[in-house]
Amino acid sequence: MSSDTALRAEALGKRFGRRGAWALRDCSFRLPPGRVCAVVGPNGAGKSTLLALAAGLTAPTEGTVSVLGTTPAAARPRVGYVAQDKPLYPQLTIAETLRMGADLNPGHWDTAVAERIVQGGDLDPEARVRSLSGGQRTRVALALALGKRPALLLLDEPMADLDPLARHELMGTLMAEAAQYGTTIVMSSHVVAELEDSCDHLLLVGGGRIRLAGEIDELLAAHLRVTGAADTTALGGHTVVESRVTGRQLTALIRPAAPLPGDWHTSAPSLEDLVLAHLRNPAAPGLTEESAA
Ligand SMILES: Nc1ncnc2c1ncn2[C@@H]1O[C@H](COP(=O)(O)OP(=O)(O)OP(=O)(O)O)[C@@H](O)[C@H]1O
Repeated sequence: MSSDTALRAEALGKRFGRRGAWALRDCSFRLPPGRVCAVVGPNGAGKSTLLALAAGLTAPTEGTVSVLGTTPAAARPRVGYVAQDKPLYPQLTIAETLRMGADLNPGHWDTAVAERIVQGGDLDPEARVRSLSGGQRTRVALALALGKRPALLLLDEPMADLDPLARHELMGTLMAEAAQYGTTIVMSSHVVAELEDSCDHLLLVGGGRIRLAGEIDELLAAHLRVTGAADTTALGGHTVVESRVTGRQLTALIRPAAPLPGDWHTSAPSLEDLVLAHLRNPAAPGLTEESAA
């Protein structure tokens, strides 16, 4: 089934246990296909829960999530998922693991891409998974997920235990896949600076809710870093994400409602700047397609 949406959540919520706290609540967004989407947020924000819901590994408590225009279960053959703990069969060798990938994905298994990823790490195909380091295991998990040639890749902190060279190489492989095959990639990470060059879409999750959602260019264009004379009334009418007064100077990150007077010094925030400002200020109003509508 073709779809103009790779991932859509509507009022999606997940609570573990009948009396447990909400891991994710009231979460609504739409991700167009072909995007490379960063999912960022503090520890315990709900990122892994969101990815597991999209992968169909856990069921929503409320609301819906649709994947490639259908249910997560129906979309599974076209989805590659790498969980945070990279579960693999420890007793299998790397070669056996890849053969299993081929067997489980008849007709759409790309041996070349899977083997290339493994060879990139200089791994012995006869090595058993249990003998691999964390980063080497990540490489095998990515080889399995990419070998499937999925339309949607869900990656939960895929780079966390890779060395800088491996990160660079595998990020390049992911970007090349996205560019060549139009693969949609949804990737959680804590290293925001690393995402700036590779991702074009952002989901910022905080306290189980979506705080920012949209194209990174548009989110950045909606915000301004401003500096001016410290006057608490000066930013009235604008949405202030964070502000700080040093001596007689006020520095703030705002979403301007109108052009600012010329005595303000303004600059465009970086992605890291934007994300950190929202993380430092959990009560600041978010910006999503819904809130903008
Ligand atoms: N299986 C579970 N049972 C009970 N609570 C859970 C379970 N999985 C997650 N949670 C809770 O749900 C909330 C969100 O967790 P989640 O793992 O989605 O966060 P995260 O954003 O991925 O965090 P991190 O950056 O630390 O990986 C947390 O409060 C966590 O304790």
